[in-house]
Amino acid sequence: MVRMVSATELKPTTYAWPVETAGLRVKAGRHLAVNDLDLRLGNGVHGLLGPNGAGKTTLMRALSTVHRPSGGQLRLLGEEATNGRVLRPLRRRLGYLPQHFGFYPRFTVREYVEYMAWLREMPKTAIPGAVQRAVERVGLTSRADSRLKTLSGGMLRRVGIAQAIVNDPDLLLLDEPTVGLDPEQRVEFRTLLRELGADSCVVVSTHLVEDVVAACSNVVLVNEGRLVWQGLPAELIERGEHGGAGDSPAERGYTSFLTSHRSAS
Ligand SMILES: Nc1ncnc2c1ncn2[C@@H]1O[C@H](COP(=O)(O)OP(=O)(O)OP(=O)(O)O)[C@@H](O)[C@H]1O
Repeated sequence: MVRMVSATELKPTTYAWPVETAGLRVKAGRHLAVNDLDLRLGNGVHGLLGPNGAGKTTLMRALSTVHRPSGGQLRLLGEEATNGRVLRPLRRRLGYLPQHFGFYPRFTVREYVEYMAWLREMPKTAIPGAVQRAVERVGLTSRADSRLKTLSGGMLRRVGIAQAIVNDPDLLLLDEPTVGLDPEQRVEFRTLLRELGADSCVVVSTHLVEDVVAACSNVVLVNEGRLVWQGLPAELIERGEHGGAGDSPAERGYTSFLTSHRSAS
């Protein structure tokens, strides 16, 4: 069988890593929430794990260019993201689902996703088709003309995912995307993640170690703003077979890496 090649795969890239940070520092208020972080992420789905307050949301905000780093290097899609002149074209190639996203409750699903496509400066003629596809991909076709104020929390989260993917971003950042999704939707979402990661760089911040194992090609574990460990889900599971607290090998691997990191620092 001949495999279909996407436009993204044919597009020449001049960078090795869609996300590259060196000594990155990002403040949240006065607190240095990301502290001297060195990270390289290629295409694929990266699960960003860490305890409460580890700096995941702050890092996602910096990667989305919403929050300016206070030091270090941040290269996104081959561009120096601290350079204000590249931000506008760079943002057209990003998709971002914030932990809490604001919306106008009287918008319908379609109107909201269209509005976000317009903000990302998508060509006008491409918007209706792209919106339809994004809404279909998150399983909301039958609610496309419902007002946002009438949707459940899980449905709203799916609207958030639809707006993040509407422009087929080269770098997609999803902060806690599975919060509120029912088990069936979570399984479907994992399939969508794997599809999206085939030809783009997807970073998913989550507390659900099982989601990471099921849908991610790479795990990034952070604590107190620093990188604790980066590797394959299979390596996390392997680590959990030798100790750590938790209900599954992956959870035990997670706690084992964190415990070792804390005792070493
Ligand atoms: N506006 C702020 N002012 C001061 N400190 C802040 C602010 N926002 C976040 N912090 C602190 O920065 C650290 C990192 O917060 P962040 O929200 O990035 O963590 P997180 O890993 O996303 O946590 P969670 O898993 O609970 O969402 C925490 O210690 C938090 O208390």
